[in-house]
Amino acid sequence: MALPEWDGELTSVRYDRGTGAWFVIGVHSTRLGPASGGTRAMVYPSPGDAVADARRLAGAMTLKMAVAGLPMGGGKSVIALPAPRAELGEATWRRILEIHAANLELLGGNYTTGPDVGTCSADMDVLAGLTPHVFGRSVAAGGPGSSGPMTALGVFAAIRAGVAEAGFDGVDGLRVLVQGLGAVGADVARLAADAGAKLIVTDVDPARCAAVADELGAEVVGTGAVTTRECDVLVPCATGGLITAEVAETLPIAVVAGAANNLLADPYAAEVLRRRGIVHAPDFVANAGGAIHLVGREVLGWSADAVADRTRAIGDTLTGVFADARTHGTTTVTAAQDLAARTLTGEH
Ligand SMILES: NC(=O)c1ccc[n+]([C@@H]2O[C@H](COP(=O)([O-])OP(=O)(O)OC[C@H]3O[C@@H](n4cnc5c(N)ncnc54)[C@H](O)[C@@H]3O)[C@@H](O)[C@H]2O)c1
Repeated sequence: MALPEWDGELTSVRYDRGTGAWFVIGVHSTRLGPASGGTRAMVYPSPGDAVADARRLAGAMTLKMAVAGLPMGGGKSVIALPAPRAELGEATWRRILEIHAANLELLGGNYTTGPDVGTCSADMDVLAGLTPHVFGRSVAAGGPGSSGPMTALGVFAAIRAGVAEAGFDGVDGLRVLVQGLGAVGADVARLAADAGAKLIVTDVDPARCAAVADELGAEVVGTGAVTTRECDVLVPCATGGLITAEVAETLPIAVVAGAANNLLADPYAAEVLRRRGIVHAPDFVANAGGAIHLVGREVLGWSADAVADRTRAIGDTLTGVFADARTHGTTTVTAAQDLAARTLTGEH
């Protein structure tokens, strides 16, 4: 596998013949503290794609931790599965977690993992029985539980900040389209509905979509409508890569703020959004609530209230990022990266 250059510190790659899985850990930076970032388990087109994803996501974790003011570095694990998890037997999945735990042990605490797409608190409970380098165990196992609700709270703070930057009075009466109604998106939808938004929802899982729509009185649209449906706020809470530069040229929205990591498929999309006057909350700022939850509870000993306060402060951080971007005529991504860089170099 030919690997391109990377500005991170370490990539570990292991293949296990028995399970057919590839295990990748990217440690992007330990400048602010031990690296941390979740474990993503899914099928990838090739092992090279898994390495690229782990590295990209690890880099985003460095930015996320720095902007959130957490004393942690950025890392990420990717397990490239031989088949979708639902098709793997319990014994194979258990073996995969055992190998992942052994890899975590080898890094000796320079990297701690948590849940991400394809893994959950119950998996962290299993890992925690094998290695201490794990965040996000279930409440039943003595951990802080799912980071979804705090990520949602932070995304909602980002929506409020974005709406204010766009010149609206508040969320009340705005058309808010939530894409992906999982652990994060469903809670964001609830917060938006409580604030009086006219809610529009979509999910590839029709049953999940119908349940949230019934609960909140939301309009349902097809998944393909997400980039063409006119609305005030687009809230991507599914997978990344939704907004290419081409899509950004025609998005009929005023604000985009969501949880999905790597929302922009193409860095130039940020410039298109800026030029079109669309307020864009960078994903690594907006979705930091989960990291604040896990690091706050498990490393810093914060109370649940302190975690919620710090998560709501994502809105203030974004207000500063929007102001910096306006002042310097840059994209909000550049403004947020500059904020992270100042933290990483100790200027902040
Ligand atoms: N959970 C967290 O604390 C957290 C923290 C930071 C970032 N994120 C990111 O936020 C996103 C959502 O996370 P989550 O924990 O809610 O995941 P989840 O798996 O619980 O939910 C994702 C939802 O999106 C739906 N979906 C997938 N593809 C879709 C598509 N093309 N169109 C519409 N719906 C689609 C799925 O059916 C599912 O309901 C992910 O990108 C994740 O990486 C999550």
